[in-house]
Amino acid sequence: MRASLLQVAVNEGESVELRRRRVAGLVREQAGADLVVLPELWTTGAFAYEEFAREAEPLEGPTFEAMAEAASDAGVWLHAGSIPERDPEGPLYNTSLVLSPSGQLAAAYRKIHRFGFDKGEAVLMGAGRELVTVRLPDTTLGLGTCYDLRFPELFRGLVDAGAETFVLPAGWPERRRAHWTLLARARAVENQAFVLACGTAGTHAGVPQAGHSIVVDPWGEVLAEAGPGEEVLTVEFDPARTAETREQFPALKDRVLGVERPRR
Ligand SMILES: NC(=O)CCC(=O)C(=O)O
Repeated sequence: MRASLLQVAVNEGESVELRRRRVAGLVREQAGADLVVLPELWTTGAFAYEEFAREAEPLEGPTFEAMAEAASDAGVWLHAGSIPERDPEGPLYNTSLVLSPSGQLAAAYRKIHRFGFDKGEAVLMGAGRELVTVRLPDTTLGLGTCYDLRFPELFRGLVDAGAETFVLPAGWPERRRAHWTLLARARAVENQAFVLACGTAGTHAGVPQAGHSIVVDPWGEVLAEAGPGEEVLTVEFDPARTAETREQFPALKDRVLGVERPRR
């Protein structure tokens, strides 16, 4: 499979509408890839809290429309990163969208763990409740978003639901870059799964972003890693390696806690 992670720069000088058009152009340039991945809240920036309500949109709003057209023009599966979703009957959510190569909405995932402790996203957005997997022709994706990376039980739950490749859009700050790389590798090793983690570049709301989008294989090896600036990180990987690794080194079968019937 060929995956392209679009590490978009989110800077305040660019309007949301311009960025949407620019990113749609970048997605179109990825024709030939199997999967394209965008970061978390790339329309507003993950730390631009005062923009969330102003730029919130319905699930199938302007970002969905622009990305659906771009995905179908390029003929790619598109993880369109996340948007501030306006639910007419509830709070805002930080919601990721996955689109098929014909531009249909294949899945939506509302971020479960909200960042900010008692401010920011943690108070401005509602918490998702459902684990989401998506079947692609060659692998099953398990979805997480940014801060979710710190909660291993989410990824174990996704493995139990059939995930073989985790896709994680993020707006991770430079200040905690060491955690980003370490946790991406940890989630890959402990679950014997690919991790495709796509962050943002630039600085918004005074928070410099880490960039350094990363692709890790089920053995924990880093297959590709971006630099700090805007970049398209392209990687070829064999999704069959997840099943092979789980068979050759069957640690997941030795789970005792959190499984209905422990093996030993
Ligand atoms: N947008 C986020 O979820 C930020 C997470 C973060 O900064 C961290 O976990 O550290």
